[in-house]
Amino acid sequence: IFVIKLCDEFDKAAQSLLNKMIHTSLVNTTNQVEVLQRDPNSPLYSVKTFEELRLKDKLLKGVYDMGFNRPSKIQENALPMMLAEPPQNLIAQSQSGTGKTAAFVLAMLSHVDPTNKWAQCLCIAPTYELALQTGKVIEQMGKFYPEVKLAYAIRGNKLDRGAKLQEQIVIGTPGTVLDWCSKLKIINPKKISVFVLDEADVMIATQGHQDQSIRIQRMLPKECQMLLFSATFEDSVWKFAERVVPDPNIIKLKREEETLDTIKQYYVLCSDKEEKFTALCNIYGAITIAQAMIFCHTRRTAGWLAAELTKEGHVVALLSGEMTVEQRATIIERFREGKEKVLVTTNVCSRGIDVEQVSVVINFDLPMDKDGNADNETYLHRIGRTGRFGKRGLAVNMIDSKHSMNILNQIEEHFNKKINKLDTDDLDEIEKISN
Ligand SMILES: Nc1ncnc2c1ncn2[C@@H]1O[C@H](COP(=O)(O)OP(=O)(O)OP(=O)(O)O)[C@@H](O)[C@H]1O
Repeated sequence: IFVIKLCDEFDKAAQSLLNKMIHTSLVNTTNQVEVLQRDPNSPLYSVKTFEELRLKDKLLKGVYDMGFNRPSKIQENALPMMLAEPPQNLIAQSQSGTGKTAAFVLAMLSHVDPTNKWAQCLCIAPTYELALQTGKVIEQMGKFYPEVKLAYAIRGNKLDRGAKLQEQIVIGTPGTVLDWCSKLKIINPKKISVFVLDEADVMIATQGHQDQSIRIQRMLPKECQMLLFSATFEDSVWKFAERVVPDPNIIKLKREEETLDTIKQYYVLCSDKEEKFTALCNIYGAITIAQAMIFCHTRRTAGWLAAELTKEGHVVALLSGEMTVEQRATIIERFREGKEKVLVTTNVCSRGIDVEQVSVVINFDLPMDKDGNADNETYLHRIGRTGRFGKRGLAVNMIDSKHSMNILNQIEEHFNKKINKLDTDDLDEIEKISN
């Protein structure tokens, strides 16, 4: 169980970093934000432009220089709340790519008094890499405000005990930040006026981070503004949020629902992986496929399949488990740009990646959980479309055993949708499915 947990921890942080790297623009959503105000009688402010926020010119310049024209959905409400006087606490939840980081970075930069040479804003992130990534956004947005300095409280950045930090903003991981605040006394926590806890869901998935975060929070003055952000909101995240953010305002943006309504689903009967490969080639021979994503259960199958497809003359990208997050981000980026037409991947590598642009999804192996049952959620995420943006799509499931047929039946039952059989030896029949 411990090993599995470690994998999950790694996965969550890596996934989060990957999402940050591949989201170079805002994620589309038509859902409305939900706002729960601490004081329901106070007027609800929201802004449609950055000007309305009366930011310092240097900051507004930084915002526009990043190519932002107007606040994102979540920023419309979160920014006025975070910039209000007196400061208000906030818990905000929305999926990756909706503008949370940009929002709290702007809030931190606005709060700083650059004439004071001590730490005033403290932001903690779950991993070294995530801290660096957020640091980059701070540097970028503060580009025209050079008086404000940033320090990284991350491993490897060694400072002497008692050395006083001059930088006004500190971004770091919980362990190092805690050391700097308590043991080493490099930061005086009593002088912190904004505290940001980013990626709370990833944070609590890592052993020890939750306690460290709480210990840091307890050293801060009561009037310090506390802000917490998370992509998901299970009960455990919520409990944690309530412990570290007193009297919060709450902003939530629901994820766009995925449906199978616009997807044509088929299955193909085969006897082994070679036959599955032949079926795949037949499909490719019969219809024009702009871009396809192919899912395999193991790294080995994925590697084998990618090699076989390459032999057939396809330009294939392979996402594989031993790759670094940077390598994965590069591959996804290239695929999105259309440089490769086929992406072969295992589930682990591709969790959370949007495939909106892909018209064909092949389940070379069906998604299943650790007990060998159908993993419906993953199936939906591989194939499903968010109704209002998604184009029509085609999904083909490869069946090569009683077990995989069983999984297919479970999936049919779960979604209450029939998955039709496709004979891949019949060219005419394949052609029909593409119309
Ligand atoms: N108002 C805006 N207008 C245009 N682009 C924006 C705006 N706010 C943020 N972005 C861009 O959208 C992308 C996602 O934003 P951001 O990183 O802040 O989202 P996030 O919710 O924090 O997601 P993640 O946790 O994955 O970083 C970034 O590339 C960011 O530069």
